[in-house]
Amino acid sequence: MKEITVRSFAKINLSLDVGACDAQGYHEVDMIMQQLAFHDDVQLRFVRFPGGKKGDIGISVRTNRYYLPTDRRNLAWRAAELMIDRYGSSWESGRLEINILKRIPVAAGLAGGSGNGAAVIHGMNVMFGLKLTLGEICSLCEELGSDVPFSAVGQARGNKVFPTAVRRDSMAASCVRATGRGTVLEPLRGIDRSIVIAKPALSVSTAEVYRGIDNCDIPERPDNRRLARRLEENVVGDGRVYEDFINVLENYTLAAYPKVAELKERMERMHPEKALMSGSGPTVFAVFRRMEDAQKSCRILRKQGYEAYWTRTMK
Ligand SMILES: C[C@](O)(CO)[C@H](O)COP(=O)(O)OP(=O)(O)OC[C@H]1O[C@@H](n2ccc(N)nc2=O)[C@H](O)[C@@H]1O
Ligand SMILES: Nc1ncnc2c1ncn2[C@@H]1O[C@H](COP(=O)(O)OP(=O)(O)OP(=O)(O)O)[C@@H](O)[C@H]1O
Repeated sequence: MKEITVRSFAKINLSLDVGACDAQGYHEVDMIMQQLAFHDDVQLRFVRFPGGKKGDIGISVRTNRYYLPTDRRNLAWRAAELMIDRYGSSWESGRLEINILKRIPVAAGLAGGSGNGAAVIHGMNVMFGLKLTLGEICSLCEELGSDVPFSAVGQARGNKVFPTAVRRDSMAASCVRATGRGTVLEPLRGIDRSIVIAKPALSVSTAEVYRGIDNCDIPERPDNRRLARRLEENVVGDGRVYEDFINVLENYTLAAYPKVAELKERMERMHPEKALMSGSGPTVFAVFRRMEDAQKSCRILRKQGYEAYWTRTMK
């Protein structure tokens, strides 16, 4: 029996701009993504079936969230299936057991499911001695979803159990500028701050938001080139970076879901350096210089009925 546990981190979007939609229904994006320390734990165990047929591998998924699917609809399952199809024909027969301890809210704009998919690919790379490079891991992740490659490069920074070559790869990064469908990644330095994430009790479909944004006015867009430069030059201290903390998807989600707009206003009143919706929502994050302020805001938001967490950005 082999076993590994992978940390599967949440992300926030420090900026997000959307362009045209391609023939497959995917929009061109230009965004800066930042990994948080807040994470799920994805445990993988391989139980051998002695005497079974080579390449005959079963998959099982368990989670601590009763409402999450544990079959093919779970991204962790699909990641395992992809790896078995691609590399498993010579493996001994057995069952891959995936046990996900979820902390990251589901369908929240935090790439929780995407991270679990990336974690399974990373974990199987280690368990089965595949010696894949981080670039190869990202190509596999791209087949699973737009946010999955970023989750993979972020996890490479935060998992000591991974091979040194993966952890030290030049693509390993907790912050990136992502273009194309969100899968062309350029590593950046990122911010070093305390963060509160909070969501109202509703889920938002990413596909719905991308469909809706085509008919929205977009009064303001981030200058991602300037933001990337400012992050690299580490000018976070003077606050200028926040000029480009703009998520154009707010133009759809805040109008379609007034509870998200209300949450953002409440968080802005707590005097963070910045408050912004993450991804397609409904999670809103607030950036604080001091952890005590983040914790205090988090307590207030919980009292107001929101699901809220305090955490840090990852270096
Ligand atoms: C909103 C973000 O979370 C920002 O980081 C991502 O762009 C979404 O990434 P994701 O959840 O991994 O998205 P996917 O699972 O690849 O796609 C879900 C759906 O969102 C839409 N989609 C996604 C990515 C993209 N660049 N353009 C799109 O229009 C497509 O309709 C797609 O069918
Ligand atoms: N392992 C998983 N964890 C969470 N959700 C999953 C998982 N596998 C599949 N899903 C499904 O994926 C959908 C989106 O969940 P997820 O938490 O990834 O959303 P998200 O945080 O909005 O992601 P993104 O920011 O990448 O759009 C949900 O409807 C959920 O049922």
